[in-house]
Amino acid sequence: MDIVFIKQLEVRTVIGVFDWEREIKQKLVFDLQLGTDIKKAAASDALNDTLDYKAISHAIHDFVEASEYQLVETVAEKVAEMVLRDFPVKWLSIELNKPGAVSIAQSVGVKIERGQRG
Ligand SMILES: Nc1nc2c(c(=O)[nH]1)N=C([C@H](O)[C@@H](O)CO)CN2
Repeated sequence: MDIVFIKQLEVRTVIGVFDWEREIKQKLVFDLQLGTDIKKAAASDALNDTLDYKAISHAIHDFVEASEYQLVETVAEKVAEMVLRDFPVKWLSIELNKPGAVSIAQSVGVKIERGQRG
C-alpha cells in the first residue's frame, strides 16, 4: 500500500474537559498517513487519479475548527470517520497532538489506525 501523508496540520478549536477550556480555542496538530494506490496517478500525472492532500487538509481543518468535542479521542475518531467516508482512502493513521496541554510534557494526544490495510 502506498501512503499520501499530511504533517503538522494545525487547527485552533474548542477542545477539552475543563470549564476554562470551553471558553477558549486551543491548538491541535495532526499527522496523517492515508493509504492508497498511487500507480494510476503516477502513470496519468493527473490529480483526479490520486488523493488530493490539499482538499483533505482543508476538509479536516474546517471540520475540526467547527467542532467542540471534549476529548482528543473523539476528535481523532470523528476525523477518521469523515476522511474514510468522503475520500477514497482505504486505511489511515492519525496522530493527534495537543501541545501544551500538560505543562511538564512537550505534547500529549492519541494515535489511531482505521480502515482496511492491504
Ligand atoms: N486521554 C485523554 N486525557 C485527557 C484529555 C483527553 O482529551 N484525553 N483531556 C484532558 C484535558 O482536557 C487537558 O487536555 C487539559 O490540560 C485531560 N486528560
